[in-house]
Amino acid sequence: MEARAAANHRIARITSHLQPPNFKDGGDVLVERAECRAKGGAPGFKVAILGAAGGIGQSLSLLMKINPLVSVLHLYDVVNTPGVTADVSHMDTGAVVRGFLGQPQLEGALTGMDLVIIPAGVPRKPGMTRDDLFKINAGIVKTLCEGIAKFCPNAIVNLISNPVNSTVAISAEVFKKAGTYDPKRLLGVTTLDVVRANTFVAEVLGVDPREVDVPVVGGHAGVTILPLLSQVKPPSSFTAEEVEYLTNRIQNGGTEVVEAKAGAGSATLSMAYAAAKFADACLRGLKGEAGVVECSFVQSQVTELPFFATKVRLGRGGAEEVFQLGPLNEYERIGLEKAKQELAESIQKGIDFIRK
Ligand SMILES: NC(=O)C1=CN([C@@H]2O[C@H](COP(=O)(O)OP(=O)(O)OC[C@H]3O[C@@H](n4cnc5c(N)ncnc54)[C@H](O)[C@@H]3O)[C@@H](O)[C@H]2O)C=CC1
Ligand SMILES: O=C([O-])CC(=O)C(=O)O
Repeated sequence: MEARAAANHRIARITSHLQPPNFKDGGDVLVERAECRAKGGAPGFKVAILGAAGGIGQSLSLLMKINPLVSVLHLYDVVNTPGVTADVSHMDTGAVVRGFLGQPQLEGALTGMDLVIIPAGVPRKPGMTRDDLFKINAGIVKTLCEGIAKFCPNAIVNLISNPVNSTVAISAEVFKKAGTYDPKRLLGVTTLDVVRANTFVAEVLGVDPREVDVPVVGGHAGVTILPLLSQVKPPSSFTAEEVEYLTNRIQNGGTEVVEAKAGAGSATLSMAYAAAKFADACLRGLKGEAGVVECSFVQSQVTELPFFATKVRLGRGGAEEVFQLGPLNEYERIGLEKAKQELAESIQKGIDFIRK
């Protein structure tokens, strides 16, 4: 009772100054309460979103705020986090939300986090490839990962910023340099490719997309996105025309959205959904749930490349098991060779950015 009175006193003091509570020590009171709740009830994880005020970041903040596995949600960006934080923090769900603005507040945003999700960086406009974003996004990802290495080296990292085929390699190099690299904890987010594949395949089959599971392997750009239609669940067969149509549509799903948005950015809503789905899987793994399997772009020995997306089993340590490709048909074997060629260059570009 006394603790509650003290907490209320502090909140009253802060609100009387009309300060957003999450930017002052009132946030600490709320976080303490969340931690108490977490101790007494369901376990809660601490999650940070870097780039939280962006197109993906805002919707993702909303979706993580309604995830019952999250007890504390840190929203970091270089602009506009006070508004996004005030807005999201009014939702009557369990997670306590705190906002952090700009580089000087990166330490506060990251300290103590279990999971860090990174959608920071510029999106494509029509006519651009994901690789065209490298120039700007490589530096952003480098800076943020240097912060992670310093302030929450044991956190699981979900990397969304494009080009994912290069930014994952950049992050790995930053962590290696800092001596904190654990390949199991660095995961490139390719869930949107799977989400799209499930949707498009379900349309062709005339079934509910929730009943469909399409493994998508390789990477996250053009021909490096390789849907394995021969392994679709439930087992299904496709005509050669259907395979061609589905493969092209899945590989170009991002471009389809970029063109439809006509200069206003790339996929944000479906991406936030995909990122929330993947983050939830990571949190369920962290909690110790068995059999959590998702596709992700991770350090891998499945091919000769250092990173590759396949199904991985998520556990307390992150990507605890990286699954093999399984049997491929001729069409997929040809696709795999093309994917590997482009991937090799993108990965090397990321490595060189840090080493050179
Ligand atoms: N992995 C995937 O499947 C997908 C990846 N993306 C990528 O996600 C990224 C973000 O996309 P959107 O949210 O649409 O872009 P956006 O421009 O709407 O938002 C990006 C946010 O990042 C912030 N930001 C910039 N520099 C930062 C820094 N140093 N620290 C923290 N935040 C910083 C910006 O202020 C902005 O709020 C892009 O690189 C995009 O290509 C987009 C869709 C799918
Ligand atoms: O296409 C883009 O630039 C954004 C992205 O990665 C996607 O939607 O898959």
